[in-house]
Amino acid sequence: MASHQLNMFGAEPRPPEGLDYRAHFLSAAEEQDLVRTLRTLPFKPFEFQGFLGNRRTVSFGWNYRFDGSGLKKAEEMPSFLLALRDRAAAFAGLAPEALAHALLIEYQDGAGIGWHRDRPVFDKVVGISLLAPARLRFRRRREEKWERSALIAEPRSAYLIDGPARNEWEHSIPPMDGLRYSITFRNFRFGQEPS
Ligand SMILES: O=C(O)CCC(=O)C(=O)O
Ligand SMILES: [Fe+2]
Repeated sequence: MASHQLNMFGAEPRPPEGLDYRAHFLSAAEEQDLVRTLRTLPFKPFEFQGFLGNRRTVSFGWNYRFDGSGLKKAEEMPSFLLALRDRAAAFAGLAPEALAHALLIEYQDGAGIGWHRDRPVFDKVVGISLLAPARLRFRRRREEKWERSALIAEPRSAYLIDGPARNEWEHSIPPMDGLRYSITFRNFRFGQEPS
């Protein structure tokens, strides 16, 4: 692929400002250990205003509910996520405790996520990918047209969505080819920390 189409992020044609990417964020052994633990978690079908999203989730720290009730305290961050959170925080330039919310998602073969921006109470998003690769698509409105970009979130990689990538661009994942898990950590926007 020509260099102007695929840059060092694996994004084309040009990554949104504020998007960062690290391949090999996890070792293969760490991925296996995490997957083994993830398989034991009580994933629940994701429900958005009565619409079942064809993916399953578990939250820790805080849980954002799309039934209108918003943020609710969730189970504490489990110990198996703490070392990972430390590294996610270093990647995002945050203190580990700032990443108070973890959302774990299981995408079965054929599951995806529609176009959205993450809830505005949250600030930065660090996403860690396990098993099947995902195409993380980005778009933003530019006058009459959509400006588009995409990133292949390889297994064991991490991405950071911050700045314009977070606030101006929407993202989505088309139906997956194979099972994937993602572990996303978020901090709260300044002044939006729940008490
Ligand atoms: O699975 C992912 O990497 C993305 C998840 C996502 O965009 C979200 O939960 O808001
Ligand atoms: Fe998102």
